[in-house]
Amino acid sequence: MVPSLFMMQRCLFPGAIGCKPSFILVKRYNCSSQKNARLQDDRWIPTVGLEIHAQINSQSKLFSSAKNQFMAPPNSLVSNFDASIPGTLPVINKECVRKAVRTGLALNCKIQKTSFFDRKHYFYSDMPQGYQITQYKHPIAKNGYLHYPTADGSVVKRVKIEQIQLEQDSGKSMHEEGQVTLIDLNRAGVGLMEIVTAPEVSSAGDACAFLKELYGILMRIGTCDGKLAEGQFRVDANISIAQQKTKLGTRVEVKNISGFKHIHNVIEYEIKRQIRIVEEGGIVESETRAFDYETGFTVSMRDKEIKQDYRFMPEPNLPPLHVYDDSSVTSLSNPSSVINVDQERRNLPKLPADIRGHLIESFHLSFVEAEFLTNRNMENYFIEVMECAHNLNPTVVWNWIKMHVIAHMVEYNLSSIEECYVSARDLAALLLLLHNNEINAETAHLTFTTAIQTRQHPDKIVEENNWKMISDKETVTKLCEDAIATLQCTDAKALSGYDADKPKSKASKQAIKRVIMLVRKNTNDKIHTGVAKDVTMKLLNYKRTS
Ligand SMILES: Nc1ncnc2c1ncn2[C@@H]1O[C@H](COP(=O)(O)OP(=O)(O)OP(=O)(O)O)[C@@H](O)[C@H]1O
Ligand SMILES: [Mg+2]
Ligand SMILES: [Mg+2]
Repeated sequence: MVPSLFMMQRCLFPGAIGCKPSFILVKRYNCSSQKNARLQDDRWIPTVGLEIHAQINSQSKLFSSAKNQFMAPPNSLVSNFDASIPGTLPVINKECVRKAVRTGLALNCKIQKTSFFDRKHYFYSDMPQGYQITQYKHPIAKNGYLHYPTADGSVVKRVKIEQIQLEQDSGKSMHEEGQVTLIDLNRAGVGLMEIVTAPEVSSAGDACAFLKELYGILMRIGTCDGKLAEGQFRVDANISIAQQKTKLGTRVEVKNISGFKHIHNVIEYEIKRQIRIVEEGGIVESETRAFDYETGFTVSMRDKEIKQDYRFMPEPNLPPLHVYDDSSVTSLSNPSSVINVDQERRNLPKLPADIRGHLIESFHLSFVEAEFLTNRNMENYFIEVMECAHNLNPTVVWNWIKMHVIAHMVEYNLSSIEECYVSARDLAALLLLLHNNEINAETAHLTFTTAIQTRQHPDKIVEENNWKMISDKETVTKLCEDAIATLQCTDAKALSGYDADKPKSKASKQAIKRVIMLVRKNTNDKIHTGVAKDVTMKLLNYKRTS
């Protein structure tokens, strides 16, 4: 049985000997200093390679039936295997394999028909086995690539994906003040995909653009929930600088960064730190560093002298992992019990790049607009609005989604557009009323909030509240003509300042305002002021020039 919370003296596990809080400050280079501004950054070519640990959103862990769930009471989701109780054996979770295959296919990888598991030894108190089961030399997916747009969408770049390996997550250690470390093994053994890129990215901005595209893909294909605060998408950034493109510099690895902004800051910081070292005559040492979220610096984690030896060895308790394809699956007695890569390929949804492309091409949205909808899974809602009301301006629809629909979802704590209280069909009806000048922007907003509260159709809301405005050109013209005639009789000065050559002058605006005010009064405020303004201007122009 696993105690509810392990409490141990730090010397109990070999790896925990002297178990220093992980950050040891060696030497800090303050990159925000004035001196830094004089560094000749353009003489150095930075290179970044990324290792992404994406937690697989499976129901249970990679090799045990313990539940995969965040925020459960400490050590309440720990099987005997997760706690490394002797005699327990790993059993591969098919769902994790399927999700790794899906990820590999979405990243254009070659899926390996047979892959193997290895033991990677290192000692830390939140990893009770003393090793991690991972895929070292023969991972499940290899040699892929990802095209990603730069932040403004102006350029599409490509990064090679070296491999995707299945591996176990570790537990969590909480270093309390004093002599104890608290261990929670709920996360121990949860399935991870480690996605490793080639060292091909050349800036912090591109690294983040790549990571955002990757993140969007994982969300879309449903293999990772991507909750950053829960550590479901963690990045190790490898950074080096060199003077020639063809020659890589010494790699420094910054471990375990969460959050795109932090990743950006780490890479920028590290590039500057390395440039400073070499420009001051030093050499960059190959080392593992950590990001200090409080100071914004990276700090050395391990002794540089000792190169970590993981003593990899094949995992003896797991057989080779086989996946199949259409041709090989037919020879099996129970084909539904295995993963068929071709089937997974057919089941892949449209990926973000295709969706953005469709929105840009079919509706002439900008990259930023298309990206906004795609990242929020809102493209179908947008497309349905446009299909219900073809003559709407796509950018107006986009703006309404961005301003009003999103605000409503935030207010009601809705996590997906499917839960939105105003359907795409209803939003289209509402925007048509606005487009046809039957209501103005203010009434449209009021109708939208009423639709949320009452779940009624916008047409009905407008009808029942008598909110329709007079916008029919002929009627508006008649009303404006009457108002102009009245003003000319009762207050001759009211319109005398109007200048057809300067319709935007203060005096012209004042004259238009007087007409509109009178029409509003005569119609009990039912006039569409936008239409009335246009008509009044035309009438006054005509009167002055005729
Ligand atoms: N000179 C370099 N500059 C920048 N990045 C590099 C350089 N050399 C290698 N890399 C990157 O370092 C990463 C190496 O990851 P990999 O998982 O293969 O090994 P590792 O970091 O030794 O293993 P671990 O998983 O234990 O951290 C890759 O993303 C690769 O692109
Ligand atoms: Mg790695
Ligand atoms: Mg690494």
